[in-house]
Amino acid sequence: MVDYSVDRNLAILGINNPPVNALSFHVREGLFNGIKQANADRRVEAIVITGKGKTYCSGADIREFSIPSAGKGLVTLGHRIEDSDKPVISAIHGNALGGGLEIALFSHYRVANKNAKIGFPEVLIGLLPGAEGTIRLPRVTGLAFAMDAIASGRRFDAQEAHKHGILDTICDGDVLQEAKAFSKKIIGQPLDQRRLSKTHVKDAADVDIKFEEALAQIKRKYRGLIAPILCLKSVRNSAKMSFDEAAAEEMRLFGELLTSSQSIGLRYSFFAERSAPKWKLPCGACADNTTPVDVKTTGVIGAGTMGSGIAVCLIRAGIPVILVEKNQKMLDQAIKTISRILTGSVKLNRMTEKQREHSLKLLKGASTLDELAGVDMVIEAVYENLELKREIFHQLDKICKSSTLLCSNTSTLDIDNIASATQRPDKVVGTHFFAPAYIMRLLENVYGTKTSPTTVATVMELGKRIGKICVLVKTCYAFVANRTNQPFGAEASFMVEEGALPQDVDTVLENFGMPMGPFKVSDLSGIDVGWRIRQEVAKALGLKLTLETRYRMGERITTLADRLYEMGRYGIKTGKGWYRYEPTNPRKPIPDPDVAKMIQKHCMDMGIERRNIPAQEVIERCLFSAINESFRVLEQRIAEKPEDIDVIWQYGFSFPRYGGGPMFYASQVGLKKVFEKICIFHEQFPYSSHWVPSDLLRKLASHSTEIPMDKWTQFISSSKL
Ligand SMILES: CC(C)(COP(=O)(O)OP(=O)(O)OC[C@H]1O[C@@H](n2cnc3c(N)ncnc32)[C@H](O)[C@@H]1OP(=O)(O)O)[C@@H](O)C(=O)NCCC(=O)NCCSC(=O)/C=C/CCCCCCCCCCCCC(=O)O
Repeated sequence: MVDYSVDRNLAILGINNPPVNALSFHVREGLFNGIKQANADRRVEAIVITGKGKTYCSGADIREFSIPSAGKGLVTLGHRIEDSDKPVISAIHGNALGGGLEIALFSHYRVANKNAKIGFPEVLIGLLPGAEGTIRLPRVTGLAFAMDAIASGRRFDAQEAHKHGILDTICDGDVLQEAKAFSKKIIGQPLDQRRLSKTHVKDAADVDIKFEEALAQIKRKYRGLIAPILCLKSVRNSAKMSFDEAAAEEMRLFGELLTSSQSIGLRYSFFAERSAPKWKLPCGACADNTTPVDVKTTGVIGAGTMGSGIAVCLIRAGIPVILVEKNQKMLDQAIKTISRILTGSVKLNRMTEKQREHSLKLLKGASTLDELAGVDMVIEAVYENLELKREIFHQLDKICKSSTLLCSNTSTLDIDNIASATQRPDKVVGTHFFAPAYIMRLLENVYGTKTSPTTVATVMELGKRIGKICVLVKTCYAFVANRTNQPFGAEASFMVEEGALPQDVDTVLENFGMPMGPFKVSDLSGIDVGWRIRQEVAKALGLKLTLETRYRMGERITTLADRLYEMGRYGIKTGKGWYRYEPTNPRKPIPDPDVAKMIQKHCMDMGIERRNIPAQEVIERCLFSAINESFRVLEQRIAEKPEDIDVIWQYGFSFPRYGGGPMFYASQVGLKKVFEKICIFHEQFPYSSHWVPSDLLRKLASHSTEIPMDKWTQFISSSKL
């Protein structure tokens, strides 16, 4: 784990723990012994700590934080490094993150390659740099930089680190060679002034002002998160207490965070996000054994909001797009919109003007599908209508070269049905983008019965290229995202019908951690959009819709949203929806007594007696209904693993990252309790099929001990596989 070698008068300690050289127990032990050995070796005059392979060290091994002795030994190791009689130089390339940066700060000198990335990302997993990072960094950089870097967790480059005194020198080439050259200058120099524990924070005098300023900013930016606040407090301590007192307090705060539910959730999310792209198909094909096709050119069909957004994602990543729209006015408008979106990115420093110009050159408008004959991939993004999509795929099959992949940006429709309109069902796949497509990170890729592994690998790879978090799911009505979200929204509306007001439900869910409650989201996305979808579905089923009903096809429904539509309240776009909006501040939702009156009249007309709905009920009915549906999705193998569902909720519906997602939440509440509550709701609301308890959940809940999440799918009955 740590390779020890001697090169003339230098001991080289090479951390060798791929892929990221995390500071596992064995690495800590190896470094400790290496420092001891080098100090005892009479040939050695200085010690270099370096990383083997692509990186120096990316910090503590996050998985070890779930083991009781988490992190033990890192501070002891650090003190051994700092106390070394022989100078220790950290030679940094790749990343020096978290505990890795702390090892560098325990060292007496730091040299780095110019491409190195430095930072304390602990806050992103709900922790603070607990091996004296919050006490040492301010001694090097001053308080303002340390507060910002530690509380934001941002990674910064070698130039910035050098400017703030973290690095003694930066080089162009091999950092080990640079460290060897550097050692010649420092061997024999006194070490005490290089030991940070012997120094002071230089700008300690105005620590309280800096703390208050940073705190106000943090509270605005990271609402509800504890770790950024404790990071700041610990940096403040570095200026107000002796080194040892501040370090002891840092250790206490670290311990508090380590066991906090937020950090446990964030650590889960770190690994869940990395597990999602590791897709697997029932036939055994998976990310590791399937090679994607190289996509050089693409076509997008439909220049509406989704089509334009998808085109932005592609051209921004350097992939040429032919945007097909038969309505010339719409096409011109879309090209203007795309150009405006890219200008916005330049203003936000997300791209340069030159990159914007280059991206726009990759976009070509066209009015017929014939123009797509030679592209490698087509993404159809017309409105949600099965017959229309089938017709387009039928035509594309005839027009496009035989290798072209045909993707549908559908949010609900069966991929098998769309694929059956072609002679190449193996090359048909769903690519469900979320609106606005150029902002939302989630891409829900959907495979059908005949979609080939190569097609799956290609859309997963393309998603990564355009910066998306990709999750693969199997086709079914509404897939995973909308299918598991539907009961959540339905229960929110039912509770408004039973006694709550939209703002009550939104507030509870926002306090839970959702950035926006479902009624605010509905106003933002447009009440007319949902209305149109309901009309389409009714038409397809041959149903006549009426406002005066509570049931449709044996299922409980509510017509409250349709009533708003009838009142011309389409949401933000009309200044009125579930809330009202002032022209002076058109984004700020204001509770509207007219809506309350409409709800009350609706209830009176329908004979519904309104009651007080407690906050706990709001959370349980919204989340447990989504959880129940998620277990069904898992049981039917629509999603491969619970983490996939959670990633979908985080990136598709902004579920708080520290909450993990509905499946993780269920694991924290306890499956027995969740199941029992679902059974109670099922009895209470027999006409909502989303309360029929999932078999998988029933099975898991019947165990005397909690089954860990990574074992859940083992309980799917073999007949369902
Ligand atoms: C930027 C990255 C490093 C790399 O990104 P990329 O190249 O895209 O690769 P990834 O896909 O992200 O990762 C590749 C695989 O590596 C896994 N991985 C990555 N980082 C880690 C990690 N830190 N730990 C474990 N595993 C990791 C990742 O899951 C992938 O594996 P797989 O494909 O999923 O199988 C990027 O990965 C990244 O950003 N990583 C996270 C970096 C990070 O957050 N670092 C900080 C970690 S926390 C830390 O360092 C804390 C230090 C303080 C500890 C304080 C302890 C004090 C205890 C006091 C109590 C006891 C006192 C006793 C006294 C005494 O004796 O000491």
